[in-house]
Amino acid sequence: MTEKVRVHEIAKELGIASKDVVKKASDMGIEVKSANSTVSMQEAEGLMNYILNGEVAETPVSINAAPAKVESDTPSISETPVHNEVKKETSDVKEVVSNKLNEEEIPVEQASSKKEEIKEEIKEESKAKLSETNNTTLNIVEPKKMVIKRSGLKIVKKKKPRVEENFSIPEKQASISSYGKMSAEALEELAGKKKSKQHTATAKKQTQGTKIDVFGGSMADVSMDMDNQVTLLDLNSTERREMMPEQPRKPREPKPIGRNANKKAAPRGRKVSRDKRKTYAKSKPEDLIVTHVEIPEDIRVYEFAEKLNRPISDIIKVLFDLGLMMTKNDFLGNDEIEILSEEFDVEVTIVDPKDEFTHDEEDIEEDVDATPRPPVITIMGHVDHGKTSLLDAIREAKVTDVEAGGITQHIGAYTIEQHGKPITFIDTPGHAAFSHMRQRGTDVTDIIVIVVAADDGVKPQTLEVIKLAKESGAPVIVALNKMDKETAQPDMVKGQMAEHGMNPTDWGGDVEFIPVSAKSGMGIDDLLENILLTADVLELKANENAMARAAVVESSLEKGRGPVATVIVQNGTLKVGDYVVCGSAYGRVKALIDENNKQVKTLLPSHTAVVAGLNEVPSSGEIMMAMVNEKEAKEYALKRHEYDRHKELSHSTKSSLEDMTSMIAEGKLKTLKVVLKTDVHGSLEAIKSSLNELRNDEVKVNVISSGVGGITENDVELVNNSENCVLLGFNVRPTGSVKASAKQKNVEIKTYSIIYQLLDDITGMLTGMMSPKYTEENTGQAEVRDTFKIPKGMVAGCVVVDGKLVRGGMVRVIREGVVIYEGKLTSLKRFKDDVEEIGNGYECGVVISGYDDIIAGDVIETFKKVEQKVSL
Ligand SMILES: Nc1nc2c(ncn2[C@@H]2O[C@H](COP(=O)(O)OP(=O)(O)OP(=O)(O)O)[C@@H](O)[C@H]2O)c(=O)[nH]1
Repeated sequence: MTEKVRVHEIAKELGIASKDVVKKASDMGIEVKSANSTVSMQEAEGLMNYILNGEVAETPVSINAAPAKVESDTPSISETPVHNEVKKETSDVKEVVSNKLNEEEIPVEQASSKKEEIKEEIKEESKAKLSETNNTTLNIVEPKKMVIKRSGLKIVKKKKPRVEENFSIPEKQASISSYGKMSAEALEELAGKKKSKQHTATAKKQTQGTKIDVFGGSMADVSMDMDNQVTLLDLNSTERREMMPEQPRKPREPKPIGRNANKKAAPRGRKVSRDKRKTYAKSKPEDLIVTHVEIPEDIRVYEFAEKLNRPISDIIKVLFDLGLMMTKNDFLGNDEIEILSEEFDVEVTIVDPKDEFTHDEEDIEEDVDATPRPPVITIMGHVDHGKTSLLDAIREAKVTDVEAGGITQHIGAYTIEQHGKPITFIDTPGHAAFSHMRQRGTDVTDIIVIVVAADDGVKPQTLEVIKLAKESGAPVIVALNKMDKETAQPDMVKGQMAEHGMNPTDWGGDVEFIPVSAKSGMGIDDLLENILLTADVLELKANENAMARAAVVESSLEKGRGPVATVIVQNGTLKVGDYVVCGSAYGRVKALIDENNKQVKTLLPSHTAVVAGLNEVPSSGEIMMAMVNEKEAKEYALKRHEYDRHKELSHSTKSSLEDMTSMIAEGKLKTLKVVLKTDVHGSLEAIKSSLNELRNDEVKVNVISSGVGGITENDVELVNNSENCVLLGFNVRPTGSVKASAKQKNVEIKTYSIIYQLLDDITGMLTGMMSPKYTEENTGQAEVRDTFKIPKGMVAGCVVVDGKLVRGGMVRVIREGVVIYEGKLTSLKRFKDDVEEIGNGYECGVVISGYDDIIAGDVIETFKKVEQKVSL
């Protein structure tokens, strides 16, 4: 046993002065000098017994004597287990004493009397054991005896170094721990049990540390709050109390161990609590893991972050990684939302706020009150193939004559009757600028009539129309126009159409081809009959008694009438006096003016009229809805307005890296600013989109302001204040003060009534803004044979080998195929005469302005720069 105990430790344990222990020790023959002297564990035990019993105990003596005796008697077996056994047995005696004392929790003061009683008991036992041991010394030790469950007397001593280590262990543990020196199995077993009860982190600490919290709460009693204690425990012989699950305890005051112990412990406690507060505040939102969100289509980054319960920076970072530079106020597009939902593992449902203010299209099929309605026909086709003429022929009215330039400028709608059956026609213009309007036309169209001039055949716009028709899914009838012409080739047209999926019925296909002549009126009836037949098959229906729903095909601001819209009723009956909403416009129907300029009181399904009474000009293609009252109409319009504004903002604030790069590039573009005013909405959109298409890498048009209505002083002012700006009016003209103001400010107003002319003029303006382009024209080459130095420079004596050398142009010197100089030709001489040019095979002298580094073997080339006509 290597463990030593200091005298003052024993003194403290027994509650007596150290010098008394020293004295008792010397009485016992143990050599100790001072309180700091050490004694062996066995000596300590003997000493304690001696002090407690007031007499020299037999045990220490016997401890010393017995082995000596055994050793002296039987030296040969001194190293046998028997010897150890004897020691163990004697130790056990002590252990029992100690345990009994501990179990009964005898106060130190009472210990002495109690111990005496126990001692008597034990003495007997120990004597018996000793004699038994002695008897067995010479005999073979029985195996059974060897398996002694009691491991012997253990002194559990709190060691100083261990105390130090314990500073790192939380107070809670420190307070309930006992220091112990145990057998390896005991440690393992107890640690194992403890592990199952405690958190992994705690268990880890225990296995690492020397202080083992093996007894949990039950051993708290054993733990003594005094330093340097000697506690005698028998870990095996006594029945251990079943370990109870550790109860969380209130942390005790730090043990007063060392001067700095408290200093260390105090701040630690505060820190923990503050950390806890922090963690709580942080972890609270994290607890709410969002797995599903409902968001509007237009949502800003910060709103999305809020919905997801995540920091805005997380969202921005993900977007940034994707190359999207977005701020918290930017709107997220559908793609971005999809990516983010995947990134954050959130199911996103986009709720369209528009649903709030748009009615679902009624299912007419299921409406029992629905009755047949007339078909709505759109006539489409390539420019000049005769759409307007055909419609005129149908209506028996000549519209073409009154139109400026003979081109239909905007959508019109008319209803005619064929044998008492109404048919509504939408006349869409053939110009490419109106393609998107045609698209709208198909939205309300039941049947599409494609006009193809039989003498011209399928043209690019015809193909475009075929595509649109296919997309719309509406049945198609082909009108083979201009059949009166001798050059008409209907079969050629049929073949071309068939190539594009429009198979004629007489060729076994499903598309009716009707030969017509808008000029002679031939085939018109046939066409109308076919339209009615097709309509019959479609079984078109509408409920006349429902709330009206109409499609806007055209809109404008009219003098005296205000905003007006040409509509085709899709369902219900539109009446004068109805409250209506049309996009963000609303109002009460003041008047309904039909195609014959007559006021009507009601408008039945599939019929068309101009509606007056709206507060603003609605966009064409918008749906007009009748509402119960003005309040409702206004509310709807306001919501829609808000929605539109939101959408507008969303487009203007969104920017990606790509956008930014293109914006920088755009900044370098020369821009022609345009202020545009038109009579009707359709023309405005068409001209705007056409103008936007007028651009190349160098120049472009920027419509800085546009609107429906007359030219105002504001428009003039705007143009006056902008550089490179032009004021364009389409079917509108400046009058009175506006004209005067423009003249005064020197603002030129260009007005047009034909879209081609407007676009041609703007193209011309843009071309004027473009930098001139030059092409190079090589005239010829000459080889340098010799050089002569003159005061003006160097003369190169050459022979023209290709084409001719020309004076007044540019010249370049080529050495071994590489251009080494480019400049002006100063003089070109044939012998002594200045010449304008030298032909192939002739010798000449060349002087290049400011350059004399010419050597024999160089090639001199003359060329001209020719300015090219630039076009857009
Ligand atoms: N010979 C002959 N000429 C026709 C016929 N139909 C139209 N035209 C002529 O073709 C030209 C163009 O006719 P429009 O009706 O203006 O053609 P459009 O397709 O409406 O033209 P945009 O409005 O510019 O798209 C006019 O000069 C018509 O007189 C026809 O059946 N026979």
